[in-house]
Amino acid sequence: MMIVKELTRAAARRPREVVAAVAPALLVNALYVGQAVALAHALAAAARGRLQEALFSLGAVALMTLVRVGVALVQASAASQLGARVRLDVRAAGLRGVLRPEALRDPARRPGALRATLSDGVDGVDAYVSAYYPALLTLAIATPAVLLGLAWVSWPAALVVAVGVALALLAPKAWSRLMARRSQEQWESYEGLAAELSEALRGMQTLRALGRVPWSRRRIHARSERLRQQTERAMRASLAETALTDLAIQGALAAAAACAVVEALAPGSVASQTYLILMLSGEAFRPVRELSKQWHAGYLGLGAVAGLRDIGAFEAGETRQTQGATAAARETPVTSAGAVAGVAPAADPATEAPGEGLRVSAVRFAYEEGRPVLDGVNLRAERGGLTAIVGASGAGKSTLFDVVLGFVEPGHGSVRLDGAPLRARDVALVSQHPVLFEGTVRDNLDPAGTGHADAALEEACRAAGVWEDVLARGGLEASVAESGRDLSGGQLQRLAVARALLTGRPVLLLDEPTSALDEATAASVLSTLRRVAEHRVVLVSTHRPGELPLDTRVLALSEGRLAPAPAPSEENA
Ligand SMILES: Nc1ncnc2c1ncn2[C@@H]1O[C@H](COP(=O)(O)OP(=O)(O)OP(=O)(O)O)[C@@H](O)[C@H]1O
Repeated sequence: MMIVKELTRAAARRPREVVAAVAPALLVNALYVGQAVALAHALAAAARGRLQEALFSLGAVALMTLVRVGVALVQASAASQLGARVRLDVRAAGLRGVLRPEALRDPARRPGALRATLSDGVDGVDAYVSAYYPALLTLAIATPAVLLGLAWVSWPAALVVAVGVALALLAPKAWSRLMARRSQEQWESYEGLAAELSEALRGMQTLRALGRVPWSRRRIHARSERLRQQTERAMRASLAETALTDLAIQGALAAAAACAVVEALAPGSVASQTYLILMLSGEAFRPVRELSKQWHAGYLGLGAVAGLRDIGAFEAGETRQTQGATAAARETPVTSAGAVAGVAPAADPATEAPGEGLRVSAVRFAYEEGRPVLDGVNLRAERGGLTAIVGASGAGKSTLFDVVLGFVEPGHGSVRLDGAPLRARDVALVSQHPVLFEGTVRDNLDPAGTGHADAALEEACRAAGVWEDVLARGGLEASVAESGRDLSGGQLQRLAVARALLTGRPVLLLDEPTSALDEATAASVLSTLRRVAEHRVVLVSTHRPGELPLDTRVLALSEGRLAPAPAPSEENA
């Protein structure tokens, strides 16, 4: 018997489904016991030459078999419902955990491995939840009940069977750690292979161009081989558990049979009693055997539990109120009638309210202790003009944006908008590597499905200088491939600008918004942003300050601090 706490708790959060899966399993066991009793009766009656009584008992056995088949079907369906519900819960919690900004930024998390954990890993725990856990509860009720019945017939037999049950359940604990380690190693190999495959597929073009395809193939092959070895080792550990359980069961059954023989040899013994001892001893072990069988079937899937725990997949639904909830709130879109604010100013009062603008005060942040990327950053960005941040590559511009977005928590300092703490839903972002999703242009402009009018979508696209490209592709319903792979870098960037404009949020962050644009398109997009900045705080990070509008406030980020930089005009001079 092995108890995986996280999965037991996850299943216990679905009490109705658990009861629906366990109740018929108990009935199935009761029917088996009923059959055993009827069969013992039939045998005893046959031994005494009472044919009619024997036939009647055999009829009862046949009837109970039929009913049992029906109940077992109901049980299987209820158990799979339980498994499906728990898998949904675990996957939803896992996704919440993975989609936290700080988790997304964690370079140690390989997307392929995360994908494996969230898909195959979650599916792998199904056998434990839908089969092992109900079998464990069934055993906890059915076996003591059968033992009581057996004790009523023969207490010595009940005693040896009870000892056998205890041994069969507890003996595997002797190497539970080894089994847990083996299955985790097996799972890590699987995750590693999944990550390697996903990276190789994404980087196939690069690998080909560099002539590294055979190298990649060798790495994948080595990973596959390692997975095969780990799987064999894990299965050997699990089979040893099954063997030990079987040994305890067989030993106890032999001892119970000896009790039955002693009972049969005793003067004045009753045949049915002897048969009952034999039959009930077997029935007491039925749930134990079932448990062992289910363990073996689901064992490999349990290796994913550690990975799932790491990403927070076992956290109860609504308790994740901290970072995750904040992040969710930050992603709540604020849309309004005049969606393309600045082009057509948004109706959201927060968007238009004159105020202090965005204030970043004394912000410090370090990815590694003792090596601050931001070391006391102060920034004031107001409506009425663009604010730009320049700085060498690696100076920390994207990190500062991440702080404003709430993607990373600064160790010190604050970020406020018009005097109040900045909320995630106040900020829209055009990142350095904008992500488009598989779907249509419309889906990508309005991913939250807020139902912007076509005119608003067109206006945003025109403002971002991408409307002609949208028309050339076939309009708003034209398809877009996953990650926008069928778009040019510039089209992707401009669609992302249009999408950000449509959110109507009072703060707009643009990380290198013109890096993929030609000079004329860059000038047009920047002039749109300048207009948008009349009504919103627009903060732009750029390596090309020379192309910014002349009245842009330019700040330079260097050694973790911001300082006024020469105005674009001076720099150009
Ligand atoms: N997730 C991370 N973990 C650890 N270090 C990181 C992480 N992300 C960025 N860094 C480091 O922090 C520093 C600042 O990076 P950042 O991306 O903010 O620079 P940047 O100014 O935006 O650069 P660029 O102009 O090249 O985009 C760099 O030294 C980078 O290596």
